[in-house]
Amino acid sequence: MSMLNNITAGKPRALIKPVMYTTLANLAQIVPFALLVEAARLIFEPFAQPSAPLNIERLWWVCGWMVVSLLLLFLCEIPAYRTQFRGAYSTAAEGRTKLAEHLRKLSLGYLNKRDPGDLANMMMGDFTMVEHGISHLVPQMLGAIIMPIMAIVGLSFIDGRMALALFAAFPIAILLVLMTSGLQRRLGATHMRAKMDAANRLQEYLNGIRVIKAYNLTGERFVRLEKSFREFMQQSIRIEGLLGPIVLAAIAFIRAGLTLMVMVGVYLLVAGSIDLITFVMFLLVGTRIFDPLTAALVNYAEFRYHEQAGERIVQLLSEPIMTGEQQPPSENDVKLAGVSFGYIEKNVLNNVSMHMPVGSFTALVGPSGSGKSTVMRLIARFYDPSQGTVLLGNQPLVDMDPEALLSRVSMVFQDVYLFQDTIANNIRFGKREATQAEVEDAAKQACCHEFITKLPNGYDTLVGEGGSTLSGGEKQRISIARAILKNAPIILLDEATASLDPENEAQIQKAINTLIEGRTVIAIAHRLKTIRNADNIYVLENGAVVESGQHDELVKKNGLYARLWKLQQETNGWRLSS
Ligand SMILES: Nc1ncnc2c1ncn2[C@@H]1O[C@H](COP(=O)(O)OP(=O)(O)OP(=O)(O)O)[C@@H](O)[C@H]1O
Repeated sequence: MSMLNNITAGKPRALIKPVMYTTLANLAQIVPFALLVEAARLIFEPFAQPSAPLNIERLWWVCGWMVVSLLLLFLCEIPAYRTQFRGAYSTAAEGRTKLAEHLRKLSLGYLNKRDPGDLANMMMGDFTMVEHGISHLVPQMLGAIIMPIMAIVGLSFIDGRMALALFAAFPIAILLVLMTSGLQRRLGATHMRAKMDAANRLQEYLNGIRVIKAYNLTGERFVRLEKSFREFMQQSIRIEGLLGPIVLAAIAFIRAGLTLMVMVGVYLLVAGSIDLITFVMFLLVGTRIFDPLTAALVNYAEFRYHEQAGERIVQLLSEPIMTGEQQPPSENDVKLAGVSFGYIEKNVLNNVSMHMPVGSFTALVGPSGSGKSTVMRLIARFYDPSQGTVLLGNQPLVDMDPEALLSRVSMVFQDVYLFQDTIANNIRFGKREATQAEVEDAAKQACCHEFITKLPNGYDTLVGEGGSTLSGGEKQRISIARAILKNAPIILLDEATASLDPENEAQIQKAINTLIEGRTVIAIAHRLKTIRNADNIYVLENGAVVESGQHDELVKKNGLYARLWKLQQETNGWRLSS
């Protein structure tokens, strides 16, 4: 059962219709075959008993029924074919959507541990294997099993000794395949890993191609890629090289059964224990069932391999998603109460407590790696803290529906991602149903209307993947327009560290000022002059809050903030005088 669950990526019910119709089609296949055997019997009868004339009339009847049965078979095969392919493609399409949704609900902590190439490959490659399993492997195996079983039953009635000889070696063939099942699984898993690794390396190579060129790493990176391709090739050869002989040995045992049957048949014929017609019938059936049996063995090995792809999907679907069903409260103040958190083992935040009241501007300041971005990620509930609580109003985020929470929050981060879509649609990610006028209004407020209208197709201009055709400042302003359109009460802002030209910087600052007006703003500040008017500043060092207060208070305290402030003043001075 678990095999069927795996091969269908957790939806074994998808097999019901294809299996039903395929069984029907396979049973229907037996009718023309039985008629063929009857025709052979009629033709050979005069040879076996010279006194009996050839029964032409009956032969014509058999031929007529053969035509009818072939028509019937065709009519049964059509729904079988349709349900196999419909079942396969709809299961994979629904499965892909389900998995994509599941991925969105998993914690970022889990996703960070997985390679994105691995996940993409699972979405496309593994589901293609599931499709193939439902559309080809299961029906073929079914067909390959039904036909021989019917033949065993039928032939046993005609002559048990001959039937026994024909199938004597068959259990050995099955045993051989089943006994090596563990090896097949291990080889399959190693092959699959090599395939994933090659896909990951390829994705890494393509994603980093600019850096590779810029730093002249072409040789080094290419070696890694080439090595993974070579490993994939070796594993492919290994799996074929080791499994091939096993399957061939099993096929040899089936063939041996056929030879044994012929030998027993000749012996019985000579002894006068069977007549010529029986012998011919066994020969006819014996050679016909050889192909489906061989196909069943080959299919089984393939089935086990494809099953592993489905199993990977089933495992990923069983990964626990971020829980919480409560809707966020009406209050929009954010609190961190004794929060500790670590991405892997080591804590990145230690017992951090903060309060960001409604409508206030709170800045997070601190050296690189002190944990500022981590605080933001916990507020957006990308992760849950290992200790302590993050609260919206007085409600812990862990009890809250993560998607409902995100509808309250707008994020403007440094690394803006734009989708391969029009500029208008990229802004519309803030509010799906926004009209063109609303989109343009948001763009005007975010100081990007002007540059957008100068583009060849204005708002309908397509943006390259990741926003590659726009400048950093332009992308940032588009992301601000998105946030303005979303109109969420809480804004998480990560100030750009990259130095922008003064005009761009002034425009971004203007856009941000529009965005944050009257909202609860939590901002990571790299340039302290931008937060002189902040309502509260939290200074972080090594994952702990070391100071908090307003700019003037903190400067007077002469602590870390004062040192950072002094340092930035000096750097600015140096810049001016240079
Ligand atoms: N996804 C991650 N997995 C593992 N460790 C991480 C991850 N993201 C951040 N860290 C680690 O957590 C620590 C805090 O990182 P964080 O990004 O919160 O610092 P930051 O103060 O925002 O730094 P910066 O100003 O340089 O952006 C760092 O030591 C960093 O290496």
